[in-house]
Amino acid sequence: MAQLVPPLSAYGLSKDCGFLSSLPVPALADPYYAEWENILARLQPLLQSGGLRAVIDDLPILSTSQLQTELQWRRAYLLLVSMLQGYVWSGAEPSERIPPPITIPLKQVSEHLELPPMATYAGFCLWNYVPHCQTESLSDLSNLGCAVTFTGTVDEHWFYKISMAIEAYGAPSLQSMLEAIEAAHVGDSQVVADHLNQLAGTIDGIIAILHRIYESCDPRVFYHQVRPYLAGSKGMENSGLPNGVWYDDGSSNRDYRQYAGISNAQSSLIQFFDIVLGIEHRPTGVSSTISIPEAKGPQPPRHNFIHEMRKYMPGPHRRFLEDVGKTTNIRSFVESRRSDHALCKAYDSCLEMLCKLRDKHLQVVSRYIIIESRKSITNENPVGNAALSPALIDPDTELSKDAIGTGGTSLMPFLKQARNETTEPVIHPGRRLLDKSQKHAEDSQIQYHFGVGSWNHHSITSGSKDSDGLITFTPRAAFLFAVGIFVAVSAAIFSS
Ligand code: HEM
Repeated sequence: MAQLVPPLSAYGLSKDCGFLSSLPVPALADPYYAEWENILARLQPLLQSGGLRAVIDDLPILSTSQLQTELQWRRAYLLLVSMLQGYVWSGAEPSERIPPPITIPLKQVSEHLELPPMATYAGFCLWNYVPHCQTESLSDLSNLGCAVTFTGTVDEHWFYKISMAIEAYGAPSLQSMLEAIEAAHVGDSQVVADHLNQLAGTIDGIIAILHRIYESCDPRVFYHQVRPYLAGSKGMENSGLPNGVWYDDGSSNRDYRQYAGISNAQSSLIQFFDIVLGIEHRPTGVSSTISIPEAKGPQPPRHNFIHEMRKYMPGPHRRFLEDVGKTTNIRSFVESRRSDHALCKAYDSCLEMLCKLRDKHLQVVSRYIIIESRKSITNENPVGNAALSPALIDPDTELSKDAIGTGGTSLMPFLKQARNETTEPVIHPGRRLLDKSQKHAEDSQIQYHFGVGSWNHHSITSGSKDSDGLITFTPRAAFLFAVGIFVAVSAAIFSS
């Protein structure tokens, strides 16, 4: 039987590494590129001393003609976008102009890789890993290092390493789910169920890796030191880039562009899970009950931020997702066999796990962004970096504006909607999945984070020390806690 989706290798993917580069990306050995490599080797001191812009301004405009292998193109991309981010965001004021020694070669490199001329998840996660031991697993965090970081902090290394390990851990699911599509095509329920059960287990493992973010990435370091360098040029009016950035190519033409910053939403792996399972994401605020009238001719696209992020994936990865989207039949296959208990349970388990992953991610965002941004607004953590004006809740324009205006309530609805959409296709609701009231209760918990630190009131009724080290209270627990305090204070007053 002919394969429905071309082999992984046709998209530059591999069974073991998935979307990660199948080989680590080494430094450019050609002495012609020594000046680029030298800057990268000194990136952190140059950023700290404020000397980076002057060094880049003095660079010659290098040609890309010496780049031969894909690994070399990737390294050149990582070098150039690291310089770009450092150039724009070092100093008290961002630079809206990016000089020709970056823009001219970057245009060619990004065209070759079919990426925007901007830093992306591909550069900093997929192509930035350095294994300590080539033969050990890349999903083992202790085996990973990063070629490039802006701050050199353990926290920044850990942040990228978590994503790298997730990509490696999820890699085998690509081939496995392509086989599931083939099996569904020939009506083999048992094989489809087996692959779905494997996928549910894989996503469970990914949740465990995501949870490890707290081990070595301090939210304050992430928010105040690392995140500014991940910023984009879109929606950055309040951070000093009203028009975006000007890609100065030496001509008289002022070429302003706006791009989103580096985001894990650019991970093809998580989008692959959505696509293969038939999960659909709508623009934020659009509910599943709003029906689009039967239109003659092509329907208007119903894209949202998640779809938008595909533009920030390398061309072959984007095409892989498109091709999987055209051929995946898993959802319809399961829907047509509602009485096949094992199959439906396996499918529903995948949705449940993906929903749990998004729940866990919501907690991470709450801890690393929402809480830290609130502290900044109340001046608990004064900020000195241009990219950290309070407008920068999120690299994406609309999210950032709304998020700051309402204390983070726009960013969270986007992520919560993505989470809720995950379980919409569930075959047997209520059998194993979280029901709506549970989700609502969990959402309330996310809002009841009381802060970071050494509290250890683990015994407080139904308040729990969250996995992220925060004390979380349900409204009921908060009420009981307040009553408890009142009683204790009253007793103390009366006894004295
Ligand atoms: C400190 C760690 C993290 C923070 C602060 C964070 C923050 C965010 C934010 C703010 C968004 C909204 C879109 C945007 O980027 O503007 C987002 C989206 C997203 N993030 Fe993360 N993220 C973190 C780690 C991760 C990791 C490790 C993964 C990999 C599983 C991940 C996967 C995603 C995905 C897939 C989306 C798109 C929304 C969705 O599909 O549900 N994030 N993240």
